[in-house]
Amino acid sequence: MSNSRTPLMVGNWKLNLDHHQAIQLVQKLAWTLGDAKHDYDAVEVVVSPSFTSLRSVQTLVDGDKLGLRYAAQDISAQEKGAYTGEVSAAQLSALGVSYAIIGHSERRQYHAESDALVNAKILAALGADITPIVCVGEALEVRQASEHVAFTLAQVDGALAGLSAEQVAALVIAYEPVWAIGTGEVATPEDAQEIAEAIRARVGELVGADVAAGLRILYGGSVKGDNVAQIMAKPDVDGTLVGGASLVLEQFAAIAGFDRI
Ligand SMILES: O=C(CO)COP(=O)(O)O
Repeated sequence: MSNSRTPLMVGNWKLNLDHHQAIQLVQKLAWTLGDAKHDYDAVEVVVSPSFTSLRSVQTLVDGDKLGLRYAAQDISAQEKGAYTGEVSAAQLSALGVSYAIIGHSERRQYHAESDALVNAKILAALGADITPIVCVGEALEVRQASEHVAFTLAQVDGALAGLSAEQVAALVIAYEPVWAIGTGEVATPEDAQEIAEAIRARVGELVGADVAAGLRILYGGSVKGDNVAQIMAKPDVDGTLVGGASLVLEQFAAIAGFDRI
């Protein structure tokens, strides 16, 4: 990691844990990382619980002055009004949310989220000073057809359409190949690097080399304590977006402390 991009480790808890369990996991994670003398400025650590747990996590993080941050798993593109079930950027901001995961492949797949909607959600998050974690990545058929780079870059183009350099500088991109999510099939570090490098180059074309050089690009898909270091060793990979292993204390603590392994 010969760059100034602070590594970012994000635990996406998906549809798991109620707010009691969320409090427990955050407490234990904070204790474990505290024992390991984790430097949160050196490696940022973020958990992303369900909406129903965010208030509890906020109370804990604020009350105990914890170094970890928390993210929403989604955000509404709408500001307010008759949008039943939606949660707005302003509401999340009021809960001290630092990041929002946007355009996760599960939302694209099960909720038909388009690049245009992802783009609108990014703008909503940025408007409330919430950092978007914009997810892109190809399905297995696309990779098998060797179209993974073009496919993923088209998602980047769609997500970032119309954004200024300043706006792009304020977000994070996560490359999550769909075939590696929850399958135990981790992309090789070379696969992750190939796409991360291509994303950085495309962002450079879109908004300039300076913004591209500072952009944090995460890899997600079956990241565990025992493969994180190899992935993080790649020059264009600046962090990980972790599903299953983020629910297991020892695993996520090891991922957060990848540089101590
Ligand atoms: O989708 C993911 C994180 O957003 C990855 O999930 P897994 O780590 O369970 O493969």
